[in-house]
Amino acid sequence: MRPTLADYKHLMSGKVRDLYDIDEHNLLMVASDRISAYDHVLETPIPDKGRVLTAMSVYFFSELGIPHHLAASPDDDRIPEEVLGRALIVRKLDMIPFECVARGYLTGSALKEYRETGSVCGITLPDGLTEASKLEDSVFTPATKADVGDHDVNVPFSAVVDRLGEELAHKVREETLDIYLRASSLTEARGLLLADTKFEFGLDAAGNLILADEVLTPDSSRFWTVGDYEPGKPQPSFDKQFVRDWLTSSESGWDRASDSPPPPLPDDVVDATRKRYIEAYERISGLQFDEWLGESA
Ligand SMILES: CCOC(=O)Cn1cc(-c2ncnc(N)c2C#N)cn1
Repeated sequence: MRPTLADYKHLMSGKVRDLYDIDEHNLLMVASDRISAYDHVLETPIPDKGRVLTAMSVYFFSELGIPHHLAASPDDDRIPEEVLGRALIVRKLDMIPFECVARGYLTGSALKEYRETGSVCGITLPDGLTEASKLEDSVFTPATKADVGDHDVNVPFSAVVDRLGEELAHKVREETLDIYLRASSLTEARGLLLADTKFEFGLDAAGNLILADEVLTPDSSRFWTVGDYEPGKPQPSFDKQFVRDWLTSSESGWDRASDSPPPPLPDDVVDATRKRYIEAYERISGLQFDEWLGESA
């Protein structure tokens, strides 16, 4: 008989995920079907989004072959039925207080900083770069974690050194870039560009560096379609473009510049977005989503 979520103490909620306390050594990380766009968590869920993104993390945790925080099988008996397939048991770590971002392409906050300073996180970049420019060498652009609703703040590598010490800071940077390069090669061979991604690490009791959080999901990464890649303009998001386009179309009646919450999504946008998440998982992993745990929404 599986427990229910009510049996576990709720510890914290992010935009789209929730964390519960299982016992002295373990947490339950639950991915919801919530989706955020334009810094708003939308009222309309995307059915199966939580299960797809959980399946993607599990695939990469097993594929990357580096120490990670999964502490049990995705079908462990301690996982409540209601979240089976979109929840993982992870071991408690001493979390490193930085978002460890790797970028192969210039966009988002990095592009903004580049346009203001010619650099990102203290790293001087070549002149003449533009939206979605491919970077000659991928870069480590750490950020301090922001509270829910705020944007992370990019910091120079020296800030990581000051907080973690030289050795651990270099190890975190090396690990971040190594995983990014391996993952981006894998996804590009399957038609998806991994423009950038965010990792979180923690330390176990023995001081080992452990890959934590979710990994290489569309929520922690920007995925673009190889065939559509064209620098010099914003690239369509593989998973969120249908949502973004509808919200900014006249059909939604929403004014992005206002602080009003976005309207509910129409069924066709929800369904098309659900299909994109599943397509991303199946193309990247080579696995069938309908063979993944839990009940389809
Ligand atoms: C609500 C969603 O936010 C998070 O999950 C971020 N977060 C992760 C931890 C964490 N803490 C100890 N051990 C871990 N293995 C982890 C992990 N992953 C804390 N916050």
